[in-house]
Amino acid sequence: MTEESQNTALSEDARKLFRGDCQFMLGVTTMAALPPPDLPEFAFAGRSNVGKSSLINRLTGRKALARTSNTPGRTRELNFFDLGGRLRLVDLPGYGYAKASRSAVESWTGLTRDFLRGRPNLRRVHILVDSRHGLKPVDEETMSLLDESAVPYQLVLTKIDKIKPTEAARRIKAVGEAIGRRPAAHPDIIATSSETGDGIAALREGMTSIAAT
Ligand SMILES: Nc1nc2c(ncn2[C@@H]2O[C@H](COP(=O)(O)OP(=O)(O)OP(=O)(O)O)[C@@H](O)[C@H]2O)c(=O)[nH]1
Ligand SMILES: [Mg+2]
Repeated sequence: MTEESQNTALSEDARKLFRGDCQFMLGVTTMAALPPPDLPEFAFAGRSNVGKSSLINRLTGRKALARTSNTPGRTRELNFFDLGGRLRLVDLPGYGYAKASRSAVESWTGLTRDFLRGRPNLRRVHILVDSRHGLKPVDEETMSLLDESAVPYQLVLTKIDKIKPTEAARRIKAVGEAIGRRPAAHPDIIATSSETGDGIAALREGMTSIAAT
């Protein structure tokens, strides 16, 4: 599946929205600094280096809207991106990054958890998982937090270009089994590549249709 695979009214709307007016709004380090909860928000969570910022860039067709890096722990704030005044994307700091100082890690983790649990306009969290590595215990912890808070989430495999199709199919099956009994998990898993554009149209369409309701 390539990026612009379909031509339905929804895919057209989604493409226009994501490729249209899009700007970095602000980066926050405390709950008090969050923007007013006046637009639907879609967050991108996952371990450090999994490809959160790269996916946001690919979704919006911008090369460097969100800062990406080979060094894990690049994103240290909650970064908000406004799409046409219709919705916001939220790039979260990665979890499971050991090289930062402990207090820094705790404050990012605390802020991220508070945001994930208590943001009323958060419509869906995308939990990104590197398709080469699969689910890790920290991902399971995040899913449990969201299940307990009844915040809907969807699993997104990243860097699918790095593995063979047979391996990808196995990975999708394994993740599907792991989320089977989780109440807040969306049953569909999206396999993506920020390099090739695989899965990008499907992700855009999911957010666009939720934001419209
Ligand atoms: N081949 C390939 N590389 C990718 C893909 N997505 C991201 N990368 C690479 O993975 C590295 C990390 O990407 P980022 O987008 O910065 O990851 P992140 O999850 O935002 O990382 P933190 O902000 O540190 O948590 C970069 O070197 C990217 O170029 C992908 O789909 N395919
Ligand atoms: Mg990042």
